[in-house]
Amino acid sequence: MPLIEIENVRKSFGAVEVLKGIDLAIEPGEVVAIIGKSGSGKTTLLRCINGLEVISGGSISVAGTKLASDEASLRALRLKVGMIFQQFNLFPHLTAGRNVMLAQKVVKKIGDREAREVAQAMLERVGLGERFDAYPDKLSGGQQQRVAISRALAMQPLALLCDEITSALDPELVGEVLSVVKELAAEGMTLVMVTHEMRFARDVCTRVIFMHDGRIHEQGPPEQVFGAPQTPELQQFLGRGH
Ligand SMILES: Nc1ncnc2c1ncn2[C@@H]1O[C@H](COP(=O)(O)OP(=O)(O)OP(=O)(O)O)[C@@H](O)[C@H]1O
Repeated sequence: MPLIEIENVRKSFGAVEVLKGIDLAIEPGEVVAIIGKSGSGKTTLLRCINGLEVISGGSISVAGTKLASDEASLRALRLKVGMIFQQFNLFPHLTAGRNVMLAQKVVKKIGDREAREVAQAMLERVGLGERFDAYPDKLSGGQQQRVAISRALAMQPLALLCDEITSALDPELVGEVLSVVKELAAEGMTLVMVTHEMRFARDVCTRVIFMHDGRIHEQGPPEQVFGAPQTPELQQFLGRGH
């Protein structure tokens, strides 16, 4: 059974249809890159999977449960699917460790001691075990994004959605974040990433999805998508259409 099953999903903002019928099944352990031009609907698709946007049509199921829009279902969904954003969204007045503890305490309602143990373990997993007590402004952008990743992991999600998670970073800090993601992929985490890092998509992802004008225009294993793009739109996107 697919972990994430998307059937004929449509999403409109007012009169503008941004997703025009998306069908996509993602199996456990897949590492999926979503690529495409600005405005093609990549972020909107991720936000729909996480219930941050209410879909206008079609259906989305995660681990066999159909996504509904009531608060209880959304809470259950967000326990299963973590999301990491371009901006790290850490609370500046909380230490790295406290940032990782907070969601566990609020959403999972677990006690301080257990949350602290999990937070420590998750920070270690992203190479920041020594920085539990550091405040975000004492951490580099790459470190802050790694804290955000460990915060998502602390919820023990079945899948992680990543929305351009290296786009706000200085170039020299991109590698440390991508190597954490690469390790997660190697450990079998299901990942769906909107990314402009084509080399990463080629080297790490198991499937690449090219979105164009609100539709999945072309998809396949990276060697096919990058090595033998079929449609003029993808060829042009990859810089071969001229
Ligand atoms: N909340 C919103 N209200 C109205 N329009 C929106 C909203 N969110 C997104 N859109 C529009 O939907 C379209 C698709 O946006 P989306 O962010 O999904 O594209 P994208 O492929 O992720 O682009 P980018 O690479 O620039 O992030 C755009 O035209 C955008 O302006």
